[in-house]
Amino acid sequence: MKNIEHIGIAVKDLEAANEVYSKLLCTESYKSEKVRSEGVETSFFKVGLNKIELLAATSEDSPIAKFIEKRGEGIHHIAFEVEDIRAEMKRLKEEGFELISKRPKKGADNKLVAFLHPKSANGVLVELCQEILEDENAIPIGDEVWEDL
Ligand SMILES: CC[C@@H](C(=O)O)C(=O)SCCNC(=O)CCNC(=O)[C@H](O)C(C)(C)COP(=O)(O)OP(=O)(O)OC[C@H]1O[C@@H](n2cnc3c(N)ncnc32)[C@H](O)[C@@H]1OP(=O)(O)O
Ligand SMILES: [Co+2]
Repeated sequence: MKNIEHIGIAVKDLEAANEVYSKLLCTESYKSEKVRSEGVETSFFKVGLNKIELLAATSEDSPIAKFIEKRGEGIHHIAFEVEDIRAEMKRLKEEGFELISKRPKKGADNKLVAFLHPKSANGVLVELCQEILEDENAIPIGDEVWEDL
């Protein structure tokens, strides 16, 4: 684990939350991105070396919609940056953590992501994320390169 990459906050209304966090952090959101596979729209703020990721649901079956329905708005997950996501998933599985997916998937902000179930980590949803390298020697991210763990 290298550092905390971002903290994810579930919000009902992204535009309204953007205003709140702009005032709170005294900076504007630097990026907004929809991630269709997760049913979310995100908005990112920089805070020193860290980031805040606001997440609003874009569909009724989005994990964010379910979370807000059950628990209301609030901190949804903590994301840790890792050097090698696949190696870290393997290590954590061997340590007894429950991985939500067998393979990393494409997240927001040019990252490969994977999640640990909150019941494995004292009620906290943990995201692992690895920067997607752009050089031509980088590992491709097509499904075919990921063996099931
Ligand atoms: C934008 C992409 C990416 C990035 O690049 O940063 C993201 O951050 S995407 C963020 C959204 N995506 C995800 O959250 C994917 C991972 N989450 C899941 O797969 C599911 O949400 C889940 C964690 C497996 C739970 O799903 P499910 O079992 O279908 O939902 P329930 O609502 O029934 O919850 C069961 C149980 O777990 C509790 N829960 C749910 N979410 C959280 C959470 N974020 N933190 C802590 N606990 C959570 C929920 O309250 C239920 O508890 P009980 O009621 O006590 O059973
Ligand atoms: Co996230």
